Amino acid sequence: MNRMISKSASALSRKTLSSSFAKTSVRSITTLQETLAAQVPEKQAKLAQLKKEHGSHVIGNVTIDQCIGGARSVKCMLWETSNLDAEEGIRFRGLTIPECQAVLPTYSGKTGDGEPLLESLFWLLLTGEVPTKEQADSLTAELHARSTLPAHVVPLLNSLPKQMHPMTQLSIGLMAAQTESKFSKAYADGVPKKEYHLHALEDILSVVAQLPEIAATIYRNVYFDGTVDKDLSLDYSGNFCRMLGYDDPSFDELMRLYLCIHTDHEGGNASAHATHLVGSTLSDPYLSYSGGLNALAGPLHGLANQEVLKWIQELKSKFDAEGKEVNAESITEFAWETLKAGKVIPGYGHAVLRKTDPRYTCQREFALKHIPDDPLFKLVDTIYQVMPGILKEHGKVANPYPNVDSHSGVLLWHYGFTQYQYYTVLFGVSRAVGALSQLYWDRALGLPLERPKSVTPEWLWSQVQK
Ligand SMILES: CC(=O)SCCNC(=O)CCNC(=O)[C@H](O)C(C)(C)COP(=O)(O)OP(=O)(O)OC[C@H]1O[C@@H](n2cnc3c(N)ncnc32)[C@H](O)[C@@H]1OP(=O)(O)O
Ligand SMILES: O=C([O-])CC(=O)C(=O)O
Repeated sequence: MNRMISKSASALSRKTLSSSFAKTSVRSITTLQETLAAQVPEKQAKLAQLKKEHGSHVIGNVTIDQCIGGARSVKCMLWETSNLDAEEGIRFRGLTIPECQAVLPTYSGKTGDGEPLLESLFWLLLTGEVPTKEQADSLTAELHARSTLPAHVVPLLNSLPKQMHPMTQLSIGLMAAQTESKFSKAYADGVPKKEYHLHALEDILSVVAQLPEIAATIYRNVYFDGTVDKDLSLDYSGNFCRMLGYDDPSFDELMRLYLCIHTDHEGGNASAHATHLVGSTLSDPYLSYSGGLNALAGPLHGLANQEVLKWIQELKSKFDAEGKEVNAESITEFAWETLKAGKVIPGYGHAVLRKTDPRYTCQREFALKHIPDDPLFKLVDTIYQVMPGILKEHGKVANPYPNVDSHSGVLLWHYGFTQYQYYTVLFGVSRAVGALSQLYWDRALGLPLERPKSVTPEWLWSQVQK
């Protein structure tokens, strides 16, 4: 990996970035800002060349099915940070999840020993380069330095009704922090377009830095006494766990895995796409990612992780009440009841994937390593044994296999994190890292306002009657 940067790029980043960390740190490593500044000119030139020389090259056709059916497989969005293969699953900057686990810096500092640091994946997504442990640690320090919330945010969160869904609260909390946006101020001050990405990066780092305290405040307010205790001697995930009220090294590791695997899933998923769309209007990263959070809060997307736990609890209480054992047979019975009622089996199916989600598989491996005898894990495993067969028999579902949401709640539950209405908030903290890494490149590459063409039903009919 190329960790070298040009002198002029380094000088540019030193001159333009206002980050307190970038100004004060001991300059023995190449910082995130310097790494990015070195990459931008070449990437801009490459994209301009692609447009100039091959702009009219056709990369696909669109059918009426795709036009009506949510644009499945329509290739119409540029995405730097990750790519999804229907069979293999996600690659973050070309690396599969096991490859990330093998090469990214961990908390212990010994690569491969434990789960990757979220900061190391953030660095990878932004730059396409595997950071050193020192670089990952420098990002930890930078995020901690930016984590202080504007004074009005916590009082606002404290004033929200406890019964308001935690995702609604998260979106409100992030929107409220937007008062500090450097991007919107720079735009209002009239900075030139070629500098947008520098100000976007300021906001992106601050949004990622501030989300854990917003999220933890919501958790502690809704379910406990509202107290949030930080530990800035830890990494991003460890500190987040302390703020949530958990102090268990095994839970810290789970959170590192959780936060890494939920970051990015190429561009077309609803939360990433919403962030990209809102950002294309030059709304700042706070507003853009609030849009992403609102998309994540839907039950066909991120909210499915709470729905999975709800489904399992309903299944258990039904069979406990009937004095029946929860086993493959009773799970099958309950699954058919769900399907016959016209409802979806949460945690199964996917718009792109056609095999078991590797994010499901790595969580299963975590469970086998850390909590093999957990009864709920065993139940989820039994569901995994029977559900693909049921969904194949049902006949409608394009992908009968589990997705990421099918496994995440069970792991949290094991550690006493049973408030499943909150689960999507954890997803929301993680997804910021992927969606906003891409937003940096959207602005660095000068991508335009997103505005596809819609058509009327009459126009579609006119096409087939020609
Ligand atoms: C992080 C994430 O967002 S991962 C996804 C999380 N969401 C869930 O787990 C919710 C359950 N799953 C689903 O609803 C779907 O599989 C989705 C939304 C994820 C993908 O939707 P699509 O791409 O439209 O799926 P697909 O092409 O297989 O849909 C065909 C039919 O099967 C149905 N179907 C798909 N998955 C399921 C499921 N898990 N249970 C029951 N029916 C399903 C669809 O509702 C659709 O029915 P319709 O023709 O009556 O409208
Ligand atoms: O890719 C999708 O459409 C949904 C998904 O799994 C994600 O966003 O993580």
